[in-house]
Amino acid sequence: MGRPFTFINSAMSADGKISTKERKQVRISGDVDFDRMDELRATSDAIMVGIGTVLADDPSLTVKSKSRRSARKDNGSDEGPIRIVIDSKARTPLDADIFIKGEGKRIIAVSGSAPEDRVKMLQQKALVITVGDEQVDLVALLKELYSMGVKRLMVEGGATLNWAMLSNGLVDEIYSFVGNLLIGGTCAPTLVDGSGFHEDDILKLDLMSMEKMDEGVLLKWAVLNRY
Ligand SMILES: NC(=O)C1=CN([C@@H]2O[C@H](COP(=O)(O)OP(=O)(O)OC[C@H]3O[C@@H](n4cnc5c(N)ncnc54)[C@H](O)[C@@H]3O)[C@@H](O)[C@H]2O)C=CC1
Ligand SMILES: Nc1nc(O)c(N)c(N[C@@H]2O[C@H](COP(=O)(O)O)[C@@H](O)[C@H]2O)n1
Repeated sequence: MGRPFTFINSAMSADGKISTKERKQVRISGDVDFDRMDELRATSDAIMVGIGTVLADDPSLTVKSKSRRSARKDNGSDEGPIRIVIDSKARTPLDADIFIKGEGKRIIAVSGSAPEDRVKMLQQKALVITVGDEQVDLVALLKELYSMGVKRLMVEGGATLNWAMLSNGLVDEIYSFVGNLLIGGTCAPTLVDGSGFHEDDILKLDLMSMEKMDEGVLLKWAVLNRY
């Protein structure tokens, strides 16, 4: 069984940070990049984020452009892609913006370690998929998503989910906007955190394109050693 074509889209500072040490969201890119991100959302079957991002940023993950939402509907799809949260312990707040804003399907992926009462609450708001014992099993989840019709998956972070997806060989491409600011801080999240690769396992990338955009640059990379 296959998995979706999967890409990470992210914005980082010139020193590789995706938010501050307090995990406060920073406007790293500008309007052109946000519009590009909106187009990526509109042309994806699903968008995935980690629970850390939901708790820190409370993103809605909606398609902002009305004409893009209409175009999706004209093609027989929901106005926005499926919104997926990777949430081992079922901590997604019931009043999170992904539930309140926009239309369309929501999936909360939890593990067997999620408290039953929280799972029941989330089932009122979303399809809850249980995969993995302690943590969400991303390999199994992507197979399941593929069998549900998700062929193109956009991953919007954060740092820990990016690591987990990359280290499991589940990412095909990375689109990284590099902005004209320095955030600094040993503890500020970077594009890829997690436990890090050993020297022999370091991932190799192929530069597909680079483009000056807003006050920064958009880099598009293909991941070479993926599965
Ligand atoms: N500049 C940008 O483009 C973006 C920045 N961010 C920033 O990233 C930060 C959040 O990143 P993180 O704290 O790293 O959280 P995250 O969003 O990567 O979520 C990680 C959490 O997901 C859960 N999880 C469940 N199963 C997992 C698995 N198999 N592997 C890994 N994690 C699993 C764990 O609870 C883990 O702590 C925030 O500060 C946010 O502002 C987030 C998205 C985009
Ligand atoms: N692409 C991008 N550029 C920036 O400058 C950013 N600060 C972010 N942050 C992420 O964008 C998401 C916003 O989602 P909604 O507008 O609420 O739908 C959120 O996940 C931020 O972490 N991205």
